[in-house]
Amino acid sequence: MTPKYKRVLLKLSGEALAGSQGHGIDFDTVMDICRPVKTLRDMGCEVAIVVGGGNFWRGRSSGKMDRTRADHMGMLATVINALGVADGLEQLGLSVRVQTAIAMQEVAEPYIRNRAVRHLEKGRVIVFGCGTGNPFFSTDTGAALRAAEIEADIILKATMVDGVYDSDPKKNPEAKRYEELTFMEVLNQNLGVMDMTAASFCKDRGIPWLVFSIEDPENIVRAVSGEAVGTLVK
Ligand SMILES: Nc1ncnc2c1ncn2[C@@H]1O[C@H](COP(=O)(O)OP(=O)(O)OP(=O)(O)O)[C@@H](O)[C@H]1O
Ligand SMILES: O=c1ccn([C@@H]2O[C@H](COP(=O)(O)O)[C@@H](O)[C@H]2O)c(=O)[nH]1
Repeated sequence: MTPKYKRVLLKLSGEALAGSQGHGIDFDTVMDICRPVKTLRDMGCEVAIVVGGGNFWRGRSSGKMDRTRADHMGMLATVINALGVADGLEQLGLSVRVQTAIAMQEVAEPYIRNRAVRHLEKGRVIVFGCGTGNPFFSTDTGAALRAAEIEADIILKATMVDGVYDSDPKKNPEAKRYEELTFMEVLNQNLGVMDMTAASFCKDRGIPWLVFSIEDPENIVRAVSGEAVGTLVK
């Protein structure tokens, strides 16, 4: 099968890694998500992954804590997830490198753009941890930034909803799903499925997003094969 995209940035929801337990990492679920990633590699696709941290910690939900410190905790949570995903991919025989935006050399490589591109060219999957490396941002913005730097063709946002709706479908059962929309519409309607910094950045850089549900991990393969899945934002 020929992939529609040569180089993809897969943004994995942290929450998705928790499976039915709702918190932390369920390793069977991690493996379910890693298998389609191997299929992408078998199809000849170059794959970089940014993992969220919502299964452990989100700085914006930290309440009374100092926000910067809370965001540092969130970024560390994304590293736990990145290591878990890397382990799952390696168990499937893939060559994998973890790169973090905050240096922790004993654990992972530091993020070096040219090195990341080289890994991709050599067929290695890269898992990026720590998002942008800065507080007050999110892993959506981290995904947008890395996608621009490595010149990914698209960002695949594999998340807990099956696309972009005109309001949050978890709060409004009447919400209607879009098949396609523009970043301008996401921004004007303040649609919370991705953060506004990421939407604005990708609008300027011309990097499309495909937002789809990770509940069925095979959607990752469908997305790269060009099948109709989720919502395309461009
Ligand atoms: N208009 C909308 N359309 C679709 N989903 C929306 C909308 N507004 C808000 N959401 C919410 O956005 C969520 C997805 O983004 P969210 O940032 O919460 O998770 P994530 O980026 O996938 O990763 P993590 O779980 O690591 O935080 C959905 O679960 C959904 O409830
Ligand atoms: O660039 C970044 C990326 C993330 N954070 C912190 O990590 C958590 C988890 O990321 P999610 O995107 O919410 O899954 C986030 O809530 C922030 O607290 C960050 O500070 N900077």
